[in-house]
Amino acid sequence: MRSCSKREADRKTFMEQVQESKENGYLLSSRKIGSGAFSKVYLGYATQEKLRQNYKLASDLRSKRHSMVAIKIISTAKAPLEYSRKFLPREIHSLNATYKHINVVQLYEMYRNSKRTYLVLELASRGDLLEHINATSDRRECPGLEEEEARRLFRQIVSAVAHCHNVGIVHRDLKCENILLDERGFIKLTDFGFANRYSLKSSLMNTFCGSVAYTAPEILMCKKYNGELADLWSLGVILYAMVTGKLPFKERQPHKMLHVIKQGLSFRQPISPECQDLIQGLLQLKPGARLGLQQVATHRWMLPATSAIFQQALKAAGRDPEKPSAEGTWWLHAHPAPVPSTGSPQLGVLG
Ligand SMILES: Nc1ncnc2c1ncn2[C@@H]1O[C@H](COP(=O)(O)OP(=O)(O)OP(=O)(O)O)[C@@H](O)[C@H]1O
Repeated sequence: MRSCSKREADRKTFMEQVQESKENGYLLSSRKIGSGAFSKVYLGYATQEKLRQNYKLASDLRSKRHSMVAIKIISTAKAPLEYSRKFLPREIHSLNATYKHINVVQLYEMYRNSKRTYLVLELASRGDLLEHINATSDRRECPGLEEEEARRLFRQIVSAVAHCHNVGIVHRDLKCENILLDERGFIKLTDFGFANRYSLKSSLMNTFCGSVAYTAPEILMCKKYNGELADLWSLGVILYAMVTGKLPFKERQPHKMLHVIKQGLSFRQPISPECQDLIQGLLQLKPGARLGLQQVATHRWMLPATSAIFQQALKAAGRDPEKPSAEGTWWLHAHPAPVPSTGSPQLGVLG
Protein backbone atom coordinates (compact mmCIF):
# COMPACT_ATOMS: atom_id res chain seq x y z
CA MET A 1 0.00 0.00 0.00
CA ARG A 2 2.78 2.38 1.02
CA SER A 3 4.82 1.60 -2.11
CA CYS A 4 1.72 2.28 -4.20
CA SER A 5 1.29 5.78 -2.74
CA LYS A 6 5.03 6.42 -3.16
CA ARG A 7 4.72 5.48 -6.84
CA GLU A 8 1.76 7.84 -7.18
CA ALA A 9 3.72 10.67 -5.48
CA ASP A 10 6.71 10.06 -7.79
CA ARG A 11 4.45 10.11 -10.83
CA LYS A 12 2.90 13.40 -9.70
CA THR A 13 6.36 14.91 -9.13
CA PHE A 14 7.53 13.77 -12.55
CA MET A 15 4.45 15.27 -14.24
CA GLU A 16 5.15 18.57 -12.47
CA GLN A 17 8.72 18.45 -13.76
CA VAL A 18 7.51 17.74 -17.29
CA GLN A 19 5.18 20.75 -17.07
CA GLU A 20 7.85 23.05 -15.58
CA SER A 21 10.30 22.03 -18.29
CA LYS A 22 7.72 22.56 -21.03
CA GLU A 23 7.04 26.07 -19.74
CA ASN A 24 10.78 26.71 -20.09
CA GLY A 25 11.11 25.32 -23.61
CA TYR A 26 12.26 21.74 -22.98
CA LEU A 27 10.60 18.36 -23.44
CA LEU A 28 11.55 16.15 -20.51
CA SER A 29 11.72 12.47 -21.40
CA SER A 30 11.17 9.72 -18.83
CA ARG A 31 14.66 8.35 -19.52
CA LYS A 32 16.71 8.81 -16.36
CA ILE A 33 20.38 8.91 -17.27
CA GLY A 34 21.86 9.34 -13.83
CA SER A 35 21.30 10.40 -10.27
CA GLY A 36 23.32 12.12 -7.58
CA ALA A 37 22.85 12.64 -3.87
CA PHE A 38 20.14 15.29 -4.34
CA SER A 39 19.56 15.20 -8.05
CA LYS A 40 18.17 13.20 -10.93
CA VAL A 41 19.38 13.62 -14.49
CA TYR A 42 16.97 13.04 -17.40
CA LEU A 43 17.31 13.09 -21.14
CA GLY A 44 15.53 16.15 -22.54
CA TYR A 45 14.95 17.88 -25.87
CA ALA A 46 15.12 21.57 -26.70
CA THR A 47 12.02 22.80 -28.52
CA GLN A 48 12.31 24.74 -31.81
CA GLU A 49 11.04 27.80 -29.97
CA LYS A 50 13.86 27.45 -27.40
CA LEU A 51 16.46 27.00 -30.13
CA ARG A 52 15.29 30.26 -31.69
CA GLN A 53 15.62 32.06 -28.33
CA ASN A 54 18.84 30.64 -26.89
CA TYR A 55 21.87 31.31 -29.07
CA LYS A 56 24.31 29.42 -26.77
CA LEU A 57 22.21 26.29 -27.00
CA ALA A 58 21.37 26.60 -30.69
CA SER A 59 24.98 27.08 -31.81
CA ASP A 60 26.18 24.08 -29.79
CA LEU A 61 23.37 21.75 -30.81
CA ARG A 62 23.62 22.74 -34.46
CA SER A 63 27.19 21.40 -34.53
CA LYS A 64 26.01 18.19 -32.83
CA ARG A 65 23.07 17.79 -35.23
CA HIS A 66 20.53 16.87 -32.54
CA SER A 67 18.37 18.63 -29.94
CA MET A 68 19.15 16.43 -26.93
CA VAL A 69 20.27 17.81 -23.57
CA ALA A 70 20.78 16.43 -20.07
CA ILE A 71 18.40 18.03 -17.56
CA LYS A 72 19.68 17.81 -14.00
CA ILE A 73 16.86 18.36 -11.52
CA ILE A 74 17.85 19.24 -7.98
CA SER A 75 15.17 19.03 -5.30
CA THR A 76 16.25 22.16 -3.47
CA ALA A 77 13.29 21.84 -1.10
CA LYS A 78 14.56 18.40 0.04
CA ALA A 79 18.33 18.98 -0.11
CA PRO A 80 20.21 20.21 2.99
CA LEU A 81 20.56 23.96 3.28
CA GLU A 82 24.36 23.72 2.95
CA TYR A 83 23.96 22.05 -0.42
CA SER A 84 21.53 24.66 -1.76
CA ARG A 85 23.43 27.62 -0.33
CA LYS A 86 27.01 26.51 -0.87
CA PHE A 87 27.61 23.60 -3.24
CA LEU A 88 24.92 24.26 -5.84
CA PRO A 89 25.85 27.95 -6.33
CA ARG A 90 29.50 26.84 -6.63
CA GLU A 91 28.59 24.31 -9.29
CA ILE A 92 26.61 26.90 -11.26
CA HIS A 93 29.34 29.52 -10.91
CA SER A 94 32.02 27.05 -12.06
CA LEU A 95 29.99 25.88 -15.05
CA ASN A 96 29.42 29.49 -16.11
CA ALA A 97 33.09 30.37 -15.58
CA THR A 98 34.34 27.41 -17.60
CA TYR A 99 32.04 28.07 -20.59
CA LYS A 100 33.21 27.21 -23.22
CA HIS A 101 35.63 24.33 -23.75
CA ILE A 102 35.07 21.20 -25.79
CA ASN A 103 36.10 18.95 -22.90
CA VAL A 104 34.05 20.59 -20.14
CA VAL A 105 30.29 19.96 -19.86
CA GLN A 106 28.41 23.09 -20.89
CA LEU A 107 25.65 24.63 -18.84
CA TYR A 108 23.19 26.00 -21.39
CA GLU A 109 20.56 27.38 -19.09
CA MET A 110 19.05 27.20 -15.64
CA TYR A 111 15.47 27.61 -14.38
CA ARG A 112 14.11 27.22 -10.89
CA ASN A 113 11.14 27.55 -8.57
CA SER A 114 10.64 27.15 -4.82
CA LYS A 115 10.89 23.34 -5.02
CA ARG A 116 13.51 22.64 -7.67
CA THR A 117 16.46 23.92 -9.67
CA TYR A 118 16.92 22.70 -13.24
CA LEU A 119 20.31 22.72 -14.95
CA VAL A 120 20.17 22.23 -18.71
CA LEU A 121 23.49 20.60 -19.56
CA GLU A 122 25.30 19.37 -22.61
CA LEU A 123 24.53 15.67 -23.01
CA ALA A 124 27.38 13.19 -22.57
CA SER A 125 25.62 9.99 -23.54
CA ARG A 126 28.39 7.39 -23.42
CA GLY A 127 28.77 7.02 -19.67
CA ASP A 128 31.78 7.83 -17.52
CA LEU A 129 35.47 7.00 -17.74
CA LEU A 130 35.28 4.34 -15.04
CA GLU A 131 32.63 2.46 -17.02
CA HIS A 132 34.70 2.87 -20.16
CA ILE A 133 37.86 1.50 -18.50
CA ASN A 134 35.97 -1.47 -17.08
CA ALA A 135 34.19 -2.26 -20.36
CA THR A 136 37.45 -2.01 -22.32
CA SER A 137 39.31 -4.15 -19.77
CA ASP A 138 36.63 -6.86 -20.11
CA ARG A 139 36.75 -6.72 -23.89
CA ARG A 140 40.54 -6.87 -24.02
CA GLU A 141 40.67 -9.41 -21.20
CA CYS A 142 43.45 -7.28 -19.80
CA PRO A 143 43.03 -4.54 -17.18
CA GLY A 144 43.20 -0.94 -18.37
CA LEU A 145 43.17 0.89 -21.68
CA GLU A 146 45.83 0.57 -24.32
CA GLU A 147 48.36 3.36 -23.81
CA GLU A 148 47.52 4.90 -27.17
CA GLU A 149 43.88 5.32 -26.18
CA ALA A 150 44.80 6.43 -22.65
CA ARG A 151 47.04 9.11 -24.16
CA ARG A 152 44.30 10.41 -26.44
CA LEU A 153 41.82 10.66 -23.57
CA PHE A 154 44.31 11.97 -21.02
CA ARG A 155 45.31 14.81 -23.37
CA GLN A 156 41.68 15.91 -23.38
CA ILE A 157 41.40 15.63 -19.59
CA VAL A 158 44.55 17.71 -19.10
CA SER A 159 43.25 20.24 -21.60
CA ALA A 160 39.96 20.52 -19.65
CA VAL A 161 41.73 20.94 -16.31
CA ALA A 162 44.14 23.51 -17.79
CA HIS A 163 41.15 25.47 -19.05
CA CYS A 164 39.52 25.40 -15.60
CA HIS A 165 42.73 26.56 -13.91
CA ASN A 166 43.19 29.27 -16.54
CA VAL A 167 39.78 30.72 -15.67
CA GLY A 168 40.47 30.47 -11.93
CA ILE A 169 38.50 27.31 -11.11
CA VAL A 170 39.97 24.34 -9.27
CA HIS A 171 37.85 21.18 -9.57
CA ARG A 172 38.84 19.40 -6.31
CA ASP A 173 36.92 16.22 -7.15
CA LEU A 174 38.69 14.89 -10.23
CA LYS A 175 37.97 11.19 -10.57
CA CYS A 176 37.02 8.74 -13.32
CA GLU A 177 33.30 8.94 -12.38
CA ASN A 178 33.29 12.70 -13.01
CA ILE A 179 34.74 12.39 -16.48
CA LEU A 180 32.02 11.64 -19.02
CA LEU A 181 32.19 10.70 -22.70
CA ASP A 182 29.85 12.07 -25.35
CA GLU A 183 28.47 10.28 -28.40
CA ARG A 184 31.56 11.20 -30.44
CA GLY A 185 33.93 9.97 -27.74
CA PHE A 186 34.97 13.42 -26.52
CA ILE A 187 35.81 13.79 -22.85
CA LYS A 188 33.41 16.02 -20.89
CA LEU A 189 34.54 17.03 -17.40
CA THR A 190 31.62 17.39 -14.99
CA ASP A 191 30.45 17.59 -11.36
CA PHE A 192 31.74 20.93 -10.19
CA GLY A 193 29.97 20.68 -6.83
CA PHE A 194 33.27 20.90 -4.95
CA ALA A 195 34.91 23.31 -7.33
CA ASN A 196 36.16 26.59 -5.99
CA ARG A 197 37.19 29.91 -7.30
CA TYR A 198 40.53 31.39 -6.42
CA SER A 199 41.96 34.74 -7.26
CA LEU A 200 45.57 34.34 -6.16
CA LYS A 201 47.79 31.67 -7.68
CA SER A 202 49.21 30.91 -4.26
CA SER A 203 45.94 30.99 -2.29
CA LEU A 204 45.45 28.03 0.00
CA MET A 205 42.26 26.15 0.80
CA ASN A 206 41.30 24.05 3.77
CA THR A 207 38.14 22.09 2.90
CA PHE A 208 38.33 18.32 2.55
CA CYS A 209 36.85 17.56 -0.87
CA GLY A 210 36.83 14.68 -3.27
CA SER A 211 37.04 10.91 -2.95
CA VAL A 212 39.72 9.36 -0.78
CA ALA A 213 41.30 7.30 -3.58
CA TYR A 214 41.96 10.46 -5.62
CA THR A 215 42.72 12.84 -2.74
CA ALA A 216 46.12 14.47 -2.46
CA PRO A 217 48.15 13.62 0.66
CA GLU A 218 48.31 17.23 1.88
CA ILE A 219 44.49 17.23 2.09
CA LEU A 220 44.51 13.89 3.90
CA MET A 221 46.95 15.48 6.37
CA CYS A 222 44.36 18.26 6.92
CA LYS A 223 46.91 20.85 5.83
CA LYS A 224 46.01 24.01 3.99
CA TYR A 225 46.52 23.17 0.36
CA ASN A 226 46.86 24.63 -3.09
CA GLY A 227 43.86 23.50 -5.15
CA GLU A 228 45.72 23.42 -8.47
CA LEU A 229 48.44 21.16 -7.07
CA ALA A 230 45.82 18.90 -5.47
CA ASP A 231 44.12 18.55 -8.90
CA LEU A 232 47.50 17.45 -10.31
CA TRP A 233 47.68 14.57 -7.81
CA SER A 234 44.18 13.44 -8.86
CA LEU A 235 45.30 13.52 -12.50
CA GLY A 236 48.11 11.11 -11.58
CA VAL A 237 45.58 8.72 -9.99
CA ILE A 238 43.33 8.96 -13.07
CA LEU A 239 46.18 8.19 -15.47
CA TYR A 240 47.27 5.21 -13.34
CA ALA A 241 43.66 3.94 -13.36
CA MET A 242 43.45 4.36 -17.13
CA VAL A 243 46.54 2.35 -17.98
CA THR A 244 46.31 -0.33 -15.28
CA GLY A 245 42.54 -0.63 -14.67
CA LYS A 246 43.31 -0.32 -10.95
CA LEU A 247 43.67 2.41 -8.36
CA PRO A 248 47.25 3.14 -7.26
CA PHE A 249 46.35 3.35 -3.58
CA LYS A 250 43.42 1.33 -2.30
CA GLU A 251 42.05 2.29 1.09
CA ARG A 252 38.72 3.75 2.20
CA GLN A 253 39.79 5.40 5.47
CA PRO A 254 41.48 8.80 4.96
CA HIS A 255 43.95 8.35 7.87
CA LYS A 256 45.04 4.89 6.67
CA MET A 257 45.29 6.10 3.08
CA LEU A 258 48.18 8.36 3.98
CA HIS A 259 50.11 5.37 5.27
CA VAL A 260 49.40 3.44 2.04
CA ILE A 261 50.57 6.41 -0.08
CA LYS A 262 53.81 6.67 1.91
CA GLN A 263 54.60 3.04 1.12
CA GLY A 264 55.10 4.19 -2.48
CA LEU A 265 53.77 3.46 -5.91
CA SER A 266 54.09 0.13 -7.66
CA PHE A 267 53.22 -1.03 -11.16
CA ARG A 268 52.01 -4.60 -11.21
CA GLN A 269 51.77 -4.87 -14.97
CA PRO A 270 53.89 -3.73 -17.90
CA ILE A 271 53.52 0.01 -18.46
CA SER A 272 55.91 1.96 -20.67
CA PRO A 273 58.74 3.72 -18.76
CA GLU A 274 57.56 7.08 -20.17
CA CYS A 275 54.06 6.58 -18.80
CA GLN A 276 55.43 5.46 -15.43
CA ASP A 277 57.61 8.57 -15.37
CA LEU A 278 54.61 10.82 -15.99
CA ILE A 279 52.50 9.12 -13.30
CA GLN A 280 55.37 9.35 -10.85
CA GLY A 281 55.85 13.02 -11.74
CA LEU A 282 52.23 13.70 -10.78
CA LEU A 283 52.05 11.46 -7.71
CA GLN A 284 54.71 13.33 -5.77
CA LEU A 285 54.09 13.53 -2.02
CA LYS A 286 55.36 17.12 -1.92
CA PRO A 287 52.84 19.31 -3.82
CA GLY A 288 55.56 21.62 -5.14
CA ALA A 289 57.49 18.68 -6.62
CA ARG A 290 54.61 17.65 -8.91
CA LEU A 291 54.83 18.28 -12.63
CA GLY A 292 52.89 21.37 -13.68
CA LEU A 293 50.20 21.16 -16.36
CA GLN A 294 52.53 22.65 -18.94
CA GLN A 295 55.15 20.02 -18.14
CA VAL A 296 52.49 17.33 -18.34
CA ALA A 297 51.37 18.66 -21.73
CA THR A 298 54.89 18.48 -23.10
CA HIS A 299 55.91 15.26 -21.38
CA ARG A 300 57.34 12.77 -23.86
CA TRP A 301 54.58 10.20 -23.17
CA MET A 302 51.92 12.74 -24.08
CA LEU A 303 53.18 13.28 -27.59
CA PRO A 304 52.17 10.91 -30.36
CA ALA A 305 54.85 8.72 -31.92
CA THR A 306 55.53 11.18 -34.77
CA SER A 307 56.27 13.87 -32.20
CA ALA A 308 58.99 11.70 -30.69
CA ILE A 309 60.93 12.29 -33.91
CA PHE A 310 60.20 16.01 -33.59
CA GLN A 311 61.52 15.92 -30.00
CA GLN A 312 64.71 14.22 -31.11
CA ALA A 313 65.13 16.93 -33.73
CA LEU A 314 64.66 19.59 -31.03
CA LYS A 315 67.29 17.90 -28.86
CA ALA A 316 69.66 17.67 -31.82
CA ALA A 317 69.13 21.41 -32.36
CA GLY A 318 70.14 22.02 -28.74
CA ARG A 319 66.62 22.87 -27.48
CA ASP A 320 64.97 21.36 -24.44
CA PRO A 321 61.78 19.56 -25.60
CA GLU A 322 60.35 19.51 -22.04
CA LYS A 323 60.61 23.29 -21.71
CA PRO A 324 57.28 25.13 -22.25
CA SER A 325 57.28 26.56 -25.73
CA ALA A 326 54.89 27.77 -28.38
CA GLU A 327 54.92 24.28 -29.93
CA GLY A 328 54.06 22.77 -26.58
CA THR A 329 51.08 24.96 -25.81
CA TRP A 330 49.02 24.69 -28.98
CA TRP A 331 47.27 21.47 -28.18
CA LEU A 332 45.88 22.68 -24.86
CA HIS A 333 43.27 24.50 -26.91
CA ALA A 334 43.10 22.25 -29.95
CA HIS A 335 40.20 19.89 -30.60
CA PRO A 336 41.16 16.34 -29.69
CA ALA A 337 40.50 13.38 -31.93
CA PRO A 338 37.37 11.37 -31.06
CA VAL A 339 37.77 7.81 -29.83
CA PRO A 340 36.04 4.97 -31.67
CA SER A 341 32.76 3.67 -30.24
CA THR A 342 33.12 0.75 -27.83
CA GLY A 343 29.46 -0.23 -27.45
CA SER A 344 27.54 -0.05 -24.20
CA PRO A 345 29.63 0.47 -21.09
CA GLN A 346 29.38 -1.93 -18.15
CA LEU A 347 29.12 -0.90 -14.53
CA GLY A 348 31.83 -1.92 -12.14
CA VAL A 349 34.58 -0.77 -9.87
CA LEU A 350 38.29 -0.57 -10.40
CA GLY A 351 40.19 -3.34 -8.69
N1 LIG B 1 25.70 16.13 -18.81
C1 LIG B 1 25.45 14.85 -18.55
N2 LIG B 1 25.26 13.97 -19.55
C2 LIG B 1 24.97 12.67 -19.27
N3 LIG B 1 24.89 12.17 -18.04
C3 LIG B 1 25.06 12.99 -17.01
C4 LIG B 1 25.34 14.37 -17.20
N4 LIG B 1 25.49 14.96 -16.00
C5 LIG B 1 25.30 13.99 -15.10
N5 LIG B 1 25.05 12.81 -15.69
C6 LIG B 1 24.79 11.52 -15.02
O1 LIG B 1 24.13 11.75 -13.80
C7 LIG B 1 24.94 11.32 -12.70
C8 LIG B 1 24.79 12.30 -11.54
O2 LIG B 1 25.18 13.60 -11.96
P1 LIG B 1 26.13 14.51 -11.11
O3 LIG B 1 27.39 13.74 -10.80
O4 LIG B 1 26.28 15.81 -11.78
O5 LIG B 1 25.24 14.68 -9.85
P2 LIG B 1 25.70 14.98 -8.37
O6 LIG B 1 24.46 15.31 -7.62
O7 LIG B 1 26.77 15.99 -8.39
O8 LIG B 1 26.25 13.57 -8.01
P3 LIG B 1 27.06 13.14 -6.72
O9 LIG B 1 26.08 13.16 -5.61
O10 LIG B 1 27.51 11.75 -7.11
O11 LIG B 1 28.19 14.12 -6.59
C9 LIG B 1 26.34 11.23 -13.25
O12 LIG B 1 27.08 10.26 -12.58
C10 LIG B 1 26.10 10.85 -14.70
O13 LIG B 1 25.89 9.45 -14.79
